[in-house]
Amino acid sequence: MSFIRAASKVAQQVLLAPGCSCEPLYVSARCISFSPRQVTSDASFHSVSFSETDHPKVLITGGLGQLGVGLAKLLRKQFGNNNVILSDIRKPPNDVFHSGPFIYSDILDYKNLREIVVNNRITWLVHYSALLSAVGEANVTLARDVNITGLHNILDIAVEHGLRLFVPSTIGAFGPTSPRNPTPDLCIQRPRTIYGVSKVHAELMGEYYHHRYGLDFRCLRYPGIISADSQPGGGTTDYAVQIFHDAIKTGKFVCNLKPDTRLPMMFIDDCLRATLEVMEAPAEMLSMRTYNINAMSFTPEELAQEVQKQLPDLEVSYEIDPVRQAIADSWPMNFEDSNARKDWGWKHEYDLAELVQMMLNFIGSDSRVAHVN
Ligand SMILES: NC(=O)C1=CN([C@@H]2O[C@H](COP(=O)(O)OP(=O)(O)OC[C@H]3O[C@@H](n4cnc5c(N)ncnc54)[C@H](O)[C@@H]3O)[C@@H](O)[C@H]2O)C=CC1
Ligand SMILES: CC(=O)[C@H](N)C(=O)O
Repeated sequence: MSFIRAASKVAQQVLLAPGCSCEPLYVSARCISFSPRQVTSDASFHSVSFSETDHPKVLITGGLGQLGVGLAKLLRKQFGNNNVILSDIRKPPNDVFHSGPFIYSDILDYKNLREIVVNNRITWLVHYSALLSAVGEANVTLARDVNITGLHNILDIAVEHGLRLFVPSTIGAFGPTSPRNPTPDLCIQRPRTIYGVSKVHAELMGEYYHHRYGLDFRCLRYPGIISADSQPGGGTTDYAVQIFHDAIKTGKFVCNLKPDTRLPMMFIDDCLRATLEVMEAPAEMLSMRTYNINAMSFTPEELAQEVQKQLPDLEVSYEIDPVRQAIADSWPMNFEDSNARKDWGWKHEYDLAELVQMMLNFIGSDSRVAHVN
């Protein structure tokens, strides 16, 4: 009998044994050493184990989007420059390329992923590659490939090599039949976008691999993220970034959502800190593997009024994009994140007024520098 078949038999016996239905249904990949992809080598035997005091070696996929570069900066400060590798399928700008390790990685190429993980002795994987909500609706097939097939590669690699895996989910993992004000961690999830469907799939697959193979899967459902020095990649919440750039550059902003569309939002520094905190949290503090996190909720009208306190001449008009509006109308209005606060001490720092101040300071000083040059 082959090793894998023997191992599967052991697993079946463990799973089917009477009295074994107690939570969690945990079958360690290291103990039984078969992987979902059933690679010819027993790869999980060879995974490098690090002592608690060692820094993790981190790979970030899809790292050139809105969030990856900022996360790399934060993690490099914590773990050292060479311990955090950014990867993407796009060419990095000069400053990113020269700021630390960058590598080409297409998450649809399983062998390439495995080579990177092995050659660089990766221990933590932050999986940021995705097509976001609006872009996903414009290209469902590609979104399905990247967000679902790509995720399968990531999960299998993570199990095979004993990695700690972070996959972000989103407010978009909820739908019109979810309670929307507020939306708790556990409730009905029937999203109406390929993005949302793929993220529910990611949550469930990650949790399943955790229980089935012992994968150290960690997931936060992010609200819309607002950043000053990186551009959003085609989502429904993008308006809340664009308003700052347009307010400073032209003094006029055309919003593609209705003025009273309320959505949960967060400043990027809070989002990245939450990601580091949940990755560092001792496993025993995590009563769940997928958590909502929140900071604030506002409408375009409320955001515009807050910006107008600093830039009173800003003119805001509305030209509704029906695709984005329909998506926003199906998403949470307020996000309930008490489990994250209770379990691992999540606490946001930025509210609406502070967010607006930070954004205007950063983009304003940036555009003044551009004018001088
Ligand atoms: N930015 C936000 O407001 C929120 C983001 N998230 C999640 O956080 C993660 C990161 O988000 P963003 O940085 O905003 O996304 P983004 O759209 O700005 O960047 C995604 C990156 O994935 C890369 N990518 C696409 N196909 C790929 C492939 N085949 N292989 C490798 N990389 C590929 C793209 O080149 C891009 O750089 C995503 O999973 C997203 O769903 C969740 C909620 C809110
Ligand atoms: C909230 C998200 O997941 C993203 N910003 C989007 O709008 O698609």
